[in-house]
Amino acid sequence: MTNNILEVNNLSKSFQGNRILKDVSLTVHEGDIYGLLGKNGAGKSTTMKAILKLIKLDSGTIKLFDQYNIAETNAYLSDIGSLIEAPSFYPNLTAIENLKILQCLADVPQDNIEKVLTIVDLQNVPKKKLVKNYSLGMKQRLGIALALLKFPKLIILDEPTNGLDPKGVREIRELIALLPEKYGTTVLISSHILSEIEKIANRVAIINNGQIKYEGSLAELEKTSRLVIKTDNNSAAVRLLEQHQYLINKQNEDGFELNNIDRATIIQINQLLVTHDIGVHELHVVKNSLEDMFLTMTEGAQ
Ligand SMILES: Nc1ncnc2c1ncn2[C@@H]1O[C@H](COP(=O)(O)OP(=O)(O)OP(=O)(O)O)[C@@H](O)[C@H]1O
Repeated sequence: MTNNILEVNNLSKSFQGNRILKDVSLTVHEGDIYGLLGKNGAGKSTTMKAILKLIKLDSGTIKLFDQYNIAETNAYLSDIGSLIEAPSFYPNLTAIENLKILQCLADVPQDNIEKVLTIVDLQNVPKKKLVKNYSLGMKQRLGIALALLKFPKLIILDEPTNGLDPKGVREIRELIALLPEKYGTTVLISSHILSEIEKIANRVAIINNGQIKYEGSLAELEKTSRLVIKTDNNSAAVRLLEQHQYLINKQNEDGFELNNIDRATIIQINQLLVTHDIGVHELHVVKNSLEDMFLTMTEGAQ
């Protein structure tokens, strides 16, 4: 049986009368690298903050580790590590001093400091170097080290590669990819960049304008296709198909598209158009790429 690490059900949140989250539901399983994908302003950070009780919900429930309803307890927080928006440190202290503060507060073994510095590949940085003199990539890695210090069951990373150069992005990605298998940590990671999530996540949710548009594996998402049709009278063709209850997904001057149409239906559509004297000069099926799907689901977002 799959254990649920996180269950978010029908979460809603408004700020100053604006509904920012609209019935958001998602389920993260043990061992997942779960990608929360959406454009800037879609509601990713707000969802993560709600899980960490950094904001109050209007409605909805959040359950952690198959056990805790967050409205009733804070006990689950000690099993979560997080990096939300930018990491926060004491800039005039060293990495070890920063980690030491959290190590004392969280009451975890001192050994963990060296372990997490090694995991994020900061073990060879001069011990006296102050964090304010770290590069952005080093700061992000230190932020992950802080989030990992307790070796939590769940780590929540909000856009952890933001602002990094390609090498830095890759390093962080490779580091995150190891977490479930090597350290038993389930990962919830957000990004607005599909290609970053695509390379590591086994499950994703796509959020747009505060609503979940898709939840599942990327492989499932990729199985979808669309039928592209071009005729000598597209507006008449669309009218005709709509009269016959076909759902037109997209339309422009050149032609129109329908989603996920099987072979038998393609034949029926073709016959219908031809018997109504509409000349079909192009009809083909296009397999959707992940990027197509992501863009379709996030079109019109702020
Ligand atoms: N405390 C707040 N008060 C008012 N509006 C807020 C507050 N926090 C977030 N918002 C608004 O909620 C919306 C969602 O913000 P959120 O930070 O969750 O988006 P996001 O998907 O994480 O995007 P980004 O990557 O840009 O942070 C935005 O329109 C933002 O302006």
